[in-house]
Amino acid sequence: MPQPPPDSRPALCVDALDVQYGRAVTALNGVRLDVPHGGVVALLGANGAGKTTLLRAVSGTLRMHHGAVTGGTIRYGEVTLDGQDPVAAVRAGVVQVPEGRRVFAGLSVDDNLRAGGLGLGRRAPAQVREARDRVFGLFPRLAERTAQRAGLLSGGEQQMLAIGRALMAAPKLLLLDEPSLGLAPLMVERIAEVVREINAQGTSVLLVEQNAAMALALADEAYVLDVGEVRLSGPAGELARTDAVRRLYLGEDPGAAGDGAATPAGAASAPAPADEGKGAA
Ligand SMILES: Nc1ncnc2c1ncn2[C@@H]1O[C@H](COP(=O)(O)OP(=O)(O)OP(=O)(O)O)[C@@H](O)[C@H]1O
Repeated sequence: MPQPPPDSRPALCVDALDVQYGRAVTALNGVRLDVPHGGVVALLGANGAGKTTLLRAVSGTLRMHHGAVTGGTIRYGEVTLDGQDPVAAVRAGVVQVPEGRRVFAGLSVDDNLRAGGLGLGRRAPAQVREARDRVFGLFPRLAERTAQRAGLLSGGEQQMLAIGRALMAAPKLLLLDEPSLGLAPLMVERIAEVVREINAQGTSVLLVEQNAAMALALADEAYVLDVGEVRLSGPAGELARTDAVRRLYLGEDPGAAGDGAATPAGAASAPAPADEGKGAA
C-alpha cells in the first residue's frame, strides 16, 4: 500500500498537561508531546513515570482509574480530547490498546473483534468487513481461530487480539501500552513488524515501551518521561545515542565507546540517578 503524503502538522497535540489521581498523586506535570500525522512516537520512562497515565488521558479512560486532567490541553486535529470520555476519543479516531492484553477471556476471538467496533454506532457491513480483513491480514493466526475462546490463546496471540480489537475501530491514532511485555523475543519481533505494518497502512502510533531498543528502532520521535515530566525528547535515532538513554534504557556503557552524540535541542537534564536501571530493556 502506498504511503500517504507526509503532513508536518501534528495530529495529536498534548500541551502543558497536568494529571492527578485524587488530591495526593500528581502523575503528570506540564507535559508537552506531539504525534505527527503518519508518525510513530515512542514514550519511554521508568516504572511509575506516568506513561500509562498519558495514554489514559488521551484515550479518555483516566476517569475509570479515578484520575483527572487538572491543567493543559489535549487536541487531536480539531477535536479537544481533555475531559472527554473514551467514546469521544474513539469517534475522533484515537484508540488505546491497554497494557496486559486485556481480552474478554470467556468470549471467542470473533466476539472480541466485534466488541472493538462498539461505540461507533451502526457501521456499514462493508466497513466492518474491511476492518476485519485488515486484522486478519495482519494476524493470520487469528483468522484460523475465530471460534476459539480468547482465554485459551497464547500470550502473544492475546496481544495480537488486543491490537486487532483496537483496529476494528479503524483508528487514525493507535495508543499502544507495552505491547512487548512478557513476550518471547520472536513474538516481540513479530509485534514490532506489525506496528511497522500498521503505520505503513497510514495509522499513527504512540508507543509506550519498557523495551527501549525496540521502541527507538520503530519510532521517528521519542520522549523520555521522568516522574511525570518530559526529560528528553527528539528524533528517536538521536535520543538512542545520548548517554542518558544508552545508560538508563538501553543497558549500555557509553563511557566505553566514547559517546559523541549531542543531547537533542530543548532537552532537559538526564533522569535522576535514583531511576537508574529501572527502565532498562
Ligand atoms: N489509579 C491510580 N490511583 C492512584 N495513583 C495512580 C493510579 N494509577 C497510577 N498511579 C500513580 O501515578 C504515577 C504514574 O503511574 P503510571 O502507571 O502512569 O506510570 P507508568 O510510567 O506507566 O509505569 P509502569 O511502567 O510501571 O506501567 C505513579 O506514581 C502511580 O503510582
